[in-house]
This record gives sequence, structure tokens and C-alpha cells, in this order.
Amino acid sequence: MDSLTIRRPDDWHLHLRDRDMLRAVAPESRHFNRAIIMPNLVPPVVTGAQAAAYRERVIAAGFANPLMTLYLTETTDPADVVRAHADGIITAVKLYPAGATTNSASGVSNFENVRPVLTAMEEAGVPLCLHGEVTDSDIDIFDREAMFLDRVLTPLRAAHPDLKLTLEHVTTAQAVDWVRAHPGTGATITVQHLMANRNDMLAGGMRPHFYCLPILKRGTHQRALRQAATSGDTQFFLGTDSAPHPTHAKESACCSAGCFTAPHALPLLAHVFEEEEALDRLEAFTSLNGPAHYGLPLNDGHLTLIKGGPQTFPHRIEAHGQSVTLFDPGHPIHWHIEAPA
Ligand SMILES: NC(=O)N[C@@H](CC(=O)O)C(=O)O
Ligand SMILES: [Zn+2]
Ligand SMILES: [Zn+2]
Repeated sequence: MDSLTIRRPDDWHLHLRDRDMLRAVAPESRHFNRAIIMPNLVPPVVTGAQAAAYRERVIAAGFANPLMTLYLTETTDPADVVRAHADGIITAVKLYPAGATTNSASGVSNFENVRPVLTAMEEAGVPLCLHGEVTDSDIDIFDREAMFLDRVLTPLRAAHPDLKLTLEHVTTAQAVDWVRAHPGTGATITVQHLMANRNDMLAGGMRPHFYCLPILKRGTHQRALRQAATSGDTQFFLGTDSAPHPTHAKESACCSAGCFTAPHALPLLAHVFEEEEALDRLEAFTSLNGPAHYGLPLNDGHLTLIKGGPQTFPHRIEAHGQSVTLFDPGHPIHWHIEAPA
């Protein structure tokens, strides 16, 4: 197959940041119609009013259909969450365990303190998106997601059986199994976790542009993710987790976590799905399963991917005096997006 037409995709997990960075990266997601916009700004987006204002800034920066989220804290007001959702300002609430990832210091330490808001969300039908890692420094970083499933997610699911959950950026076979064992739960998978494993991050030196959280795992987990993404199983869908950081912050003695994949996510995915002989299931992953999970309509319009010679993607984009380096899988990609007629 050398061309593939799919319904217009969405990105169910995207970081656009704010100010100059927002203006630089928002146009890079133009092939996606909608995107769930993560709230981990500095300071985070914690109220409905802040989400409404951020939404306006995102649209002004050139991304027309942002689906906003609120950053859950231990002092989040349940009434504000329910109102923001009822008013159509937010699509979901995001839970970051405190200290788990970039800009998560205001996240949740004591889950008992967010019970009332989770109960209100469950009753009002407000979805919860989770960064699924425990943060205890004595837990090995490669085990933090699996530990989260046992210690946090299983009890949370039992306590709130009707809460709509999306486990974000799953990285392990255990997470895939957990999701399959809990029908109704959704899970996003990133491009980098499908394309790479920890060997790619650490072979021949430390490669900062492969460093994200949850951290890349061993190849067996990568294979489980590829199987889940290409299976057509409606519980799994694309969340790029495209997370721009300035190049100097990535290529640093203390590298920031996040991979920037928005510009070329779709060609990279076509490569993966072709390798898995599952190009016919790419559309389910990028364009069908996510809307079904969130109860939203499918997009109108289509997009065509073409297979040709090796593509050259920009090494980095300019962001008003800084640059952001694209995730480079380290091997040629032969797919590109057909330019609109
Ligand atoms: N994935 C990452 O490594 N980084 C994300 C945060 C997140 O999604 O956990 C970021 O905001 O930079
Ligand atoms: Zn995360
Ligand atoms: Zn993210």
C-alpha cells in the first residue's frame, strides 16, 4: 500500500504550553482536528475561569478545537469542576501524582483529599485522565507505572466504578492488561513508546530526546504496546503526549522529560503500523476510538498519507529565540502527509 486515507485524526494528549512556546508549537498540530490540552502550565490551570482564558490563548495561537482540562489539586472545588464541564469549558480533569512529571508539584499527594471531587465527577460524568505513576523515590523508576496500577488505580476504580477514566501514555504490558481487564477504561499511547524502547534511549550514549515520562521500558513492553495499538481494540487510542521543551533544556545535565512529536506524529505512526502489517487499523487508533471513548462525534474530512522516498523532517523548529528539537527515531521514515489540494 503506498497511500492511506483516514478520517481526520485527533490527539487525545497534547502539551501546547503558553506564550511564545504556545505560538510556536500550536500550528504544528494542524493535522489534528481536536486535541486534549494538558493543564500543566506554570502555574497550572486549576479553575474553570483559567481554563476558559487558556482556551482563548490556544485558539488565538492557531489551534482551533482545543479540548481543555483542569489540573486536579487537593484543594480543587468540586462545584467549579462540574460547572466548567456543564458549561462546555472543559472536557476532562487531569490527575498528576505530585512530583511524577514535568510541572506536577501541585498534584495529588493524598488521594483521600480528592475523594469529594472524584465523587462529584463520577455523578456528573466528568472524565478523569491520569498520569499513572507512583512517585516514591524508593520505587524503581521502571516499576512506577505497574505499581500505580496496584496501589492507586485498582482501588480508585473500585471506589468510583462509574468514573470515566483514561490512563494516559501507557508504557507497560501490565498497563495494557489492566486496561483490557477494565472495560470502559480508555488508554492513550504515544508515538515514542511505540517506536522506541530503553535501548534506543541508552544505546551508544544517553539520548535526551528519547527521555520522557513514564520512561521508555524494555522491548517486551514496547511489543505489548504495539500489539494494543494495532489490534483495533477500541480502548486504545492516540495521545501523542507531544511535550515541547527548549533544546537547551533537553540537551542539559538535567534533561527535561518530554518528546516533541506533533509535527511528524502521523508519518511515524504510519511507519509503525506498516511494520506491524496493520495499516488498515491506523484509522481506528487515530480517528475512531478516541471519540467513541469520550462520546464525541467523529471528525468530518479526511487526510491522506503517502509512501514515497525517505522523508526529511526539520531537525528543530524555532520558538521565538529558542528552538525545540523534534523526536528523531534514528531511521528513515517513508511516509508523509499529502498536501491539501
Ligand atoms: N511526558 C513527559 O515526559 N512530559 C510531559 C508531562 C507528562 O505528560 O507527564 C511534559 O509536560 O513535558
Ligand atoms: Zn504524564
Ligand atoms: Zn503529557
